[in-house]
Amino acid sequence: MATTDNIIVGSHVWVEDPVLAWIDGEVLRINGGEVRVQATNGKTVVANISKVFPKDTEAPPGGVDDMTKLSYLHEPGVLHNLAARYELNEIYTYTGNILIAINPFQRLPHMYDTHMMEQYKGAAFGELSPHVFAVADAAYRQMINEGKSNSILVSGESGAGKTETTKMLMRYLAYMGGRSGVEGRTVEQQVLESNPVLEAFGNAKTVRNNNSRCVLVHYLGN
Ligand SMILES: Nc1ncnc2c1ncn2[C@@H]1O[C@H](COP(=O)(O)OP(=O)(O)OP(=O)(O)O)[C@@H](O)[C@H]1O
Repeated sequence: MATTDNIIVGSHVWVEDPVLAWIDGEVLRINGGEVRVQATNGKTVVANISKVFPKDTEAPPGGVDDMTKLSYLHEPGVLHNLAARYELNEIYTYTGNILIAINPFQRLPHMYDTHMMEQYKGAAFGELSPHVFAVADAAYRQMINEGKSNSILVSGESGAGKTETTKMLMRYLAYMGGRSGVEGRTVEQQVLESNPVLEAFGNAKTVRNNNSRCVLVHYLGN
């Protein structure tokens, strides 16, 4: 819902656009429930005030790494922040302790190498840039500290990147769990090779779809 109280003539706002989803602009006039907006792309748009959202003019151009830092947590604010980060190849963003991943549609090997895993090992959650390894590390640490099994839910539309994300979670957990090899293969390799079997049986149903992934972090005692 838009906070209509914040919208006055001269306000910087977001307004819906049939092609770009949201465009930003400045309020020229308010007439009853209708707002006329001069968009920065040159268009003049008239919209119902309930569909016009205030824009945070002080947000950093590169976005924020945790959406709880945004002044307005509405749809255009969230999408704009994710888009600004994606432009800079920052595919991960937190919303509190939830990680949002945007599919990069390109290989980013430097993001997932051993050096990166070492960086996130034991680092306090939120201390480093948002990353899937930070989530895996938090789940792993909690399992060790509380002596209880844990789980990580990976949810999203088809093609969003659930399988890739789950693979990275498993890679990190296998890396943390031990490196002793059997028949020349490391635990990490063996766990990743089991992924197709887990995919066949391990998908989790959520209210969003039937095809979420759940990574279980089992506590097997000391
Ligand atoms: N983190 C990533 N790094 C590089 N490529 C990625 C990443 N995430 C997704 N992709 C690319 O997007 C494609 C689709 O992702 P993925 O198979 O993980 O989607 P999915 O959510 O599991 O889809 P479905 O629900 O249909 O199985 C991958 O094959 C890969 O090319």
